[in-house]
Amino acid sequence: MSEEANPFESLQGQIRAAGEHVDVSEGELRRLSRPERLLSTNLTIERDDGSLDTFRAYRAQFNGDRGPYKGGIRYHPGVDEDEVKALSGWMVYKTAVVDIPYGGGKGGVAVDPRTLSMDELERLTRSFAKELRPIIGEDKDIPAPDVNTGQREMNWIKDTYETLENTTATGVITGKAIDSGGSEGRVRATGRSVMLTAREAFDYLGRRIEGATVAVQGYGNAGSVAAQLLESELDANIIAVSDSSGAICDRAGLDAAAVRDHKDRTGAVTDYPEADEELTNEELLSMDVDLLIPAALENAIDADLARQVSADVIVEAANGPLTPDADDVLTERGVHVLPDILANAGGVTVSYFEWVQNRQRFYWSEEKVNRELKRHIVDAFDGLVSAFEEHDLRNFRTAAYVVALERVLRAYREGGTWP
Ligand SMILES: NC(=O)C1=CN([C@@H]2O[C@H](COP(=O)(O)OP(=O)(O)OC[C@H]3O[C@@H](n4cnc5c(N)ncnc54)[C@H](O)[C@@H]3O)[C@@H](O)[C@H]2O)C=CC1
Ligand SMILES: O=C(O)CCC(=O)C(=O)O
Repeated sequence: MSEEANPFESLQGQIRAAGEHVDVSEGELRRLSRPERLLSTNLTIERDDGSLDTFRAYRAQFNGDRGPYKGGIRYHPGVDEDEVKALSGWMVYKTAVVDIPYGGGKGGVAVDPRTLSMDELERLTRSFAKELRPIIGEDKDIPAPDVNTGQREMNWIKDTYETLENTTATGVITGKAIDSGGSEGRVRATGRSVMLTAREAFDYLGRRIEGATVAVQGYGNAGSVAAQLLESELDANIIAVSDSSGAICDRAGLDAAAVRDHKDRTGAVTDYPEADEELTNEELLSMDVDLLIPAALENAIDADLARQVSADVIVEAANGPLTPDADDVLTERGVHVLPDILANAGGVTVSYFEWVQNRQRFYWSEEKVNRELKRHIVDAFDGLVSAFEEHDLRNFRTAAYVVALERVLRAYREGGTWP
């Protein structure tokens, strides 16, 4: 394995690559390649046995030219400053590529939540919310779920914020439970945009998605919903899936929903009784499939592994799953990569719908949410393809960044000296 790529440097390289095709000054590029603000703090909580424990926590506010900072909160032992900075920057370009009126932010706590009881997790989350309170708000910075966080954590943060502010502020956070101001369709939105991106990409490339073989690395919120929707709505054939416990495979096709039920029951996809064989995650990533969906964490595929990838198309459900070297190898090998900032943008797009509903106190049906989501993703895909063809770009990632960078730059320039 090559040395682990630094995700913040990966982001900066992606912005620079787009900058070569956009009318942007060196100063502007520098400004748009680093966060405006970083909260770096420690959270001390009482464990159930009465002892104290301290955890590192961060919130990066990368850029707010197009609106309030927006992005999830991650609980994972690997969270560090550079990861949060990268994830917050990817949010800027993601919200721009799907054209929703936000900037980008991201937060995280360096913790393995499986080692905490529910009471400890609640104390940790409320402690983080107290640290976040001065810098978040309905029009300032709006957090949301990411890896290992969901409706429960979002509701704790909302409750802490509203208590301290002595007000109601439903739109201070998204990804909430439905009866607390959450939106229909949010839980499945990230997987839905992955499915829609795959459908648009296969159509553009003149390939059939019906019956296409699919492997999914990471079977959490993003990966398992993408698999289920690809199967139920597009008749794709999910033949392998994995999580941190390992991978399972059935070349005749797995039942994506049944595998999810098995994981909910047992905590892992492995030992699924209907699977033909068990594989390693590395073996899954190099399987000969029509579509590969990395849906776990950054740097899942490095240059060495990229040389072994046998998929024709990769749709990135995770943020930053390819190292920059892997991206180069795959581009040279003609593997079509649909970038994270488009493919997983369904989550933040429906978060935007949730926030709009909260502000209007008028709630939409799931059908309307899914219809609007589809429109945003299809329009964004079309915009990406136009940039790809117009600038004769080397891959879809650079096209997505060109579209996004141009939008962010326009907002920045309109806020100061008019061009
Ligand atoms: N939840 C959301 O709305 C959004 C999530 N994302 C991105 O999608 C990715 C996954 O997030 P979620 O599904 O929300 O997290 P999750 O916590 O629901 O699921 C993560 C899954 O990845 C698996 N995993 C972890 N390390 C692995 C490894 N080395 N190999 C294979 N599997 C591994 C875990 O076992 C778990 O099944 C992350 O990159 C996240 O930033 C992006 C946009 C929105
Ligand atoms: O829903 C949101 O606001 C952000 C989701 C997120 O963190 C992401 O897209 O990576």
